[in-house]
Amino acid sequence: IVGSPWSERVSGVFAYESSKVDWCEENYRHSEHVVEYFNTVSNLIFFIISPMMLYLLHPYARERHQAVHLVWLMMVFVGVFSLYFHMTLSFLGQMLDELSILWVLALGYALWFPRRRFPSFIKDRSFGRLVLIITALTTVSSFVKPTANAYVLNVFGLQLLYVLRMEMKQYALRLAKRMVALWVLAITCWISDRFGCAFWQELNFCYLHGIWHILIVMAVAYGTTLIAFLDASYEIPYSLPGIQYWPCDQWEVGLPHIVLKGNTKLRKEC
Ligand SMILES: CCCCCCCC/C=C\CCCCCCCC(=O)N[C@@H](CO)[C@H](O)/C=C/CCCCCCCCCCCCC
Ligand SMILES: [Ca+2]
Ligand SMILES: [Zn+2]
Repeated sequence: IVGSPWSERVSGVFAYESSKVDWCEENYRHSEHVVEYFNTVSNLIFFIISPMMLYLLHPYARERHQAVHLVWLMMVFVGVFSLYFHMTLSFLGQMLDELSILWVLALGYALWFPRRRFPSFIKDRSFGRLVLIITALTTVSSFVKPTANAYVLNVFGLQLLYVLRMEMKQYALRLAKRMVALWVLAITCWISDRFGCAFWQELNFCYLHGIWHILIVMAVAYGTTLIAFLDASYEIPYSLPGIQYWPCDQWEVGLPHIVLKGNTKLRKEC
């Protein structure tokens, strides 16, 4: 088998720069082992924000269901795969990075898509199954034209913002505005890096994709808190959910989280 076309193809997917995707940052500028240094290092944000969000969403997850924690646990894997992708620019790294994003989005839909918006023929359980089937089919088709995957994911992201828009409530406006602002900044960086590279190279500033990593993780932190808050307001209104910011509520930037001011399982047990 060693040396056969099959083994060559398998080792090919691990090979440095075997992906057809290459971001604007100059390759091997800072290290001979790391293809895109800043794009790789910027993924550390996943390992800072994910444990913080796991901690901050814990009161809501305990009251609603522990599966909520899977979202930020999976975000750690997205961070690992994204780091591996930018370090190697390998085809395997690209697919792991993109497919892990797809499965986090699917998990988010399965957990939080509002039940009252289900079409009448769909029950709770069959919605989860439908999301699973669509995600599995999308996973298989992602190998057909891998360069298109990132665009498809951004379309799914847009659809997610549309769902949030439909569910929006006046009293969550501050959080929603901040989330949209972060997403707009993030997607502007992603598009500029993709299509405006020559311009940024002129300016000797090729770090926009790394900045996208930081901004999109913050947008997801705001987005998950917002959807969890709207969900809590409908499903567990007795817990009187509210939004606060860590470390200080008055600060313009901070990590949002839900506080439950009313009756909760824990208090009922006492
Ligand atoms: C009602 C449903 C609620 C669902 C909540 C789901 C929460 C998770 C959402 C998204 C995870 C995004 C993680 C982004 C990781 C970025 C890694 C990366 O940079 N990959 C690139 C290659 O290096 C790749 O080109 C990027 C592709 C595009 C990814 C598009 C993701 C869409 C994110 C939309 C987020 C909107 C904010 C609202 C979140 C609730
Ligand atoms: Ca590059
Ligand atoms: Zn990336």
